[in-house]
Amino acid sequence: MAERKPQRIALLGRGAIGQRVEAALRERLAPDATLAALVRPGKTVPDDGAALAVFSELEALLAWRPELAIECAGHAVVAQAVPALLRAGCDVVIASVGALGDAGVRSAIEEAAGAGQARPIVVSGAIGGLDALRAARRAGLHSVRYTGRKPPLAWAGTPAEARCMLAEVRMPTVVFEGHAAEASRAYPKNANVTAAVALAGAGFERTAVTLIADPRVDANVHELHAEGVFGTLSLRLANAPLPDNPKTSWLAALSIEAALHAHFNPFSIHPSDWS
Ligand SMILES: NC(=O)C1=CN([C@@H]2O[C@H](COP(=O)(O)OP(=O)(O)OC[C@H]3O[C@@H](n4cnc5c(N)ncnc54)[C@H](OP(=O)(O)O)[C@@H]3O)[C@@H](O)[C@H]2O)C=CC1
Ligand SMILES: O=C([O-])CC(=O)C(=O)O
Repeated sequence: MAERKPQRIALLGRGAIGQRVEAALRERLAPDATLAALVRPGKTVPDDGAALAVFSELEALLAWRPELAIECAGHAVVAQAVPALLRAGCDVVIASVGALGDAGVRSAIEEAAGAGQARPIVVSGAIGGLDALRAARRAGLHSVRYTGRKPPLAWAGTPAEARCMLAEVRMPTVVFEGHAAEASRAYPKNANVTAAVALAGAGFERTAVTLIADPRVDANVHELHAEGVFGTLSLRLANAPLPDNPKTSWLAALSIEAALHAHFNPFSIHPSDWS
């Protein structure tokens, strides 16, 4: 089966994840594509010698006619830019999955995807096991519980700061207890995985979430436990953080790469995938 490589690819956000994905596109995934980035108005992008069309207005990006966009900017960009891109026929990879905790955003994306005949591609991000959860839910899930642990300073700039002095945390400290709808809203840069679990499994209100500032871990630890008619599932990931952003797991960037590879090569099995 032939590869389906788009020629114009836009990055929505060029932070820790965006820069990794950009490098992967240039080096491996789509070296012949022309790339663009949507940045905040007024933001200057250093000229690092790489050919990159830079837009600060969505309308200008739409006029560039991207065929594929990769969102790695945050919840506001999912709400504001993704529906317009889909409506224009552009497939969009979504990393900030927590934005889909808002039913209004979900239905705007669904409606725009139908109107533009384009695909929203929701990545698994920093979590795994979603294929099993998706299958298991068909026979009924009794409970789904997610527990996330990160080193205390990875919770900086979040409501966790109101629960404890992060720099002085010496014992594992619960900073959030609730369900995935609340978690993904309150922790938009740390709890996108709860939305991915909710979408694959029991839904936002029936996915129990505990978030912990844990000085005993030096990784972003994600634990998932589900029980249902199918049996039980237990999964634990200890993810290395991205050097440029300790809140974000390396695996989140890699999951975008994997989603892009699958998008470009829907049915092929490359020997290079086996190693
Ligand atoms: N699904 C998952 O498992 C995970 C998902 N994520 C999601 O991915 C997002 C990106 O993560 P990461 O790269 O580590 O974060 P960074 O903070 O390193 O990068 C985010 C980038 O997006 C840019 N940005 C923010 N708002 C806008 C906007 N309105 N228009 C254009 N650009 C914008 C920022 O620009 P500026 O620097 O100017 O603010 C920054 O360059 C996170 O916010 C989170 O929502 C992250 C980790 C895991
Ligand atoms: O990258 C991670 O470990 C998880 C994360 O930040 C998120 O889900 O938003």
